[in-house]
Amino acid sequence: MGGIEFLKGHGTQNDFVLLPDASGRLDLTAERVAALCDRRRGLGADGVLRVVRAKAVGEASEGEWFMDYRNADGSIAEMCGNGVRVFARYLIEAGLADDGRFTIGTRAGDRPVVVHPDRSVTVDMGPATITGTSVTAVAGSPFSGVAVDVGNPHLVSVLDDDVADLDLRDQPDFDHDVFPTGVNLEFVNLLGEGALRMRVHERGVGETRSCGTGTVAAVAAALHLAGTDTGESTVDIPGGRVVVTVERGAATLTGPAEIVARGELDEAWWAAAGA
Ligand SMILES: N[C@@H](CCC[C@H](N)C(=O)O)C(=O)O
Repeated sequence: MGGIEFLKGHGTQNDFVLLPDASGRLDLTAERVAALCDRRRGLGADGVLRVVRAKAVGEASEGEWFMDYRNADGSIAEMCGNGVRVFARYLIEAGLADDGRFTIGTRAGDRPVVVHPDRSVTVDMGPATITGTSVTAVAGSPFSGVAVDVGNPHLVSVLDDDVADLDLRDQPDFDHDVFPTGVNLEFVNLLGEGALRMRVHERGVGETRSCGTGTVAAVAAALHLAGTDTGESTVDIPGGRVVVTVERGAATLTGPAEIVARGELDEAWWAAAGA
């Protein structure tokens, strides 16, 4: 095999290695994903976005391209809101999308996107569904939360104390009976009407500087706690700001998406990383 092309990109500092693989030939093992995402022995990233034709991997999508998303630990997840924006930015820059409106297939279903002239991207995120309540504990301190399904699982806890003071270096506890496949944990401060601050501990990654599906979950949970299911909010995360709209059965996410670099993986490194 010749050199393997890669790109590096981020959306509000949630960063990804992109692997263009139109015909689905790459042997993308969990070991290779973890090696790529390692910030010392690899390129470093929160996740990998394999850019593959939907037909090549047998995915039913109205769009031509499928986002094969993997977490930094090599696990597979259904959706990544920041990843979809970066994926869309790549398709435009690579000349693989005709105009600024197209659909990207994901494991959580099709996600229509609009790429704006100011380089931000809006994603139709599908429904954000409140599924119940549960608890988490950070360094022994318990917090109750609202469980939200955005294609992937989330638990959103609204705190009175500043989320900046949380120690999210270790995996917070959660109820494995409620979340048998793990959960993304969001911690939120309400800043006033239509404005949230959030930190997140992502399933399969650890603390990240942003999580797009998490921001949608956070806004849906905050609206639910306020007794409504419709509204718009900014969400400030450590990596920047996004805007989320939620209404019954539909949500959108708007934020920046950047491609930072492109290059070729060393073949010997790739071979060894898969061993
Ligand atoms: N960072 C992503 C979410 C990635 C998947 C998540 N870690 C999971 O396992 O569900 C986002 O921007 O939504």
